[in-house]
Amino acid sequence: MVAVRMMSFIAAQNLPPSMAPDFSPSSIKMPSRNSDLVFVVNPRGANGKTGKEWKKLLPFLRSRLSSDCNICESFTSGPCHATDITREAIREGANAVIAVGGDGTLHEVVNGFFWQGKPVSSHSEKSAHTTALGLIPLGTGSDFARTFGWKNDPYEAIERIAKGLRSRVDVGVITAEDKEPHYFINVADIHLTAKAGYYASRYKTLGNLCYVIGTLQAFMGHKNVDLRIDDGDWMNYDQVTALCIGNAKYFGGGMKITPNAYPSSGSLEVVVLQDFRWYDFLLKLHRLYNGTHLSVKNVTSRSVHSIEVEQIDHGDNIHIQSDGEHLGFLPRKLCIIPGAIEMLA
Ligand SMILES: Nc1ncnc2c1ncn2[C@@H]1O[C@H](COP(=O)(O)OP(=O)(O)OP(=O)(O)O)[C@@H](O)[C@H]1O
Repeated sequence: MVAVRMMSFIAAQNLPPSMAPDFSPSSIKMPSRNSDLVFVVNPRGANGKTGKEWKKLLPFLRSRLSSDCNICESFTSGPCHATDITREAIREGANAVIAVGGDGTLHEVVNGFFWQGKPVSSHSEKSAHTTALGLIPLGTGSDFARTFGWKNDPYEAIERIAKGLRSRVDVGVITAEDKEPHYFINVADIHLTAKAGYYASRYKTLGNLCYVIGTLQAFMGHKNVDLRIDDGDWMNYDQVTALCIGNAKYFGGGMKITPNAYPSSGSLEVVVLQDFRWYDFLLKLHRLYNGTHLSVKNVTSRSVHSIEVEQIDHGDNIHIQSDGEHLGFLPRKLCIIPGAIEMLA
């Protein structure tokens, strides 16, 4: 943890614009008051656009928020750094940790709210508040924000933060034997779409088109598989193309994959796509985007509190991803934790 302490925070308050940070992680000051807002910025988000937008935004953010709060900005140096920064900020008693970037950054920040299967809390026993989660959506897909109707508009996001209204949101947890629990706030998915997310990350320069191209690439050499799924009773599902478990509605740059999910509903929506080929995906793409695919043949949906998934045929490894982060292979159990986090919403 000492290493994290050393490199996590840059306190932006009182710095003249000429001393604006250069995105290299360094340490000036740790958050120290209940009113600290810690902005976790991924400078590489949206192919580097997040870093540029953030620089432009900072003077407005300071003028809008710094009379009431201490603004701390912290730049991520690579994958998973946002999780470490968040844990440290919560332990130091920050009022809110705000993810600045896309769904990958948000996902890492959400995982920082937990440690070894439990919520992280402040070191100070006197601390009367819980740390809230905030979001300035500035990624490629920024899919979680779409569920709330939020756009990639950072000024709108700053107004939400300035209002300081908190609502409880649910978080999904993924467990597997001998593995640390892993959390998701948006959508976890299995098999084809999990591979698609991996390929899409190679084409982020193309914006949201990366997800369509990633999906078509994932279909190359893809085999649908038989799965055993327990969402109350164990049942066999033949020829599963993808299994998507939504706490929120969108993934893949605006595909409304789990249209009935909502992050404060207390449940997850499970959508199973069976026996899809690449041409089905293209022909039904418009229905995936507008969320009307649930009435398509071979698509089923249900609301669950937990679900367990096992592979029947062990020929192929079946990939699973959590908000776009690859998590290895099945079997896995996914559950909802109702109201796990307070969000500035
Ligand atoms: N300094 C960094 N250099 C390279 N990669 C980073 C850095 N900091 C974070 N990352 C990684 O970048 C990944 C993608 O970032 P992010 O989600 O913010 O943007 P995006 O992929 O463009 O947006 P979206 O996920 O909404 O499509 C994160 O999962 C994170 O692991």
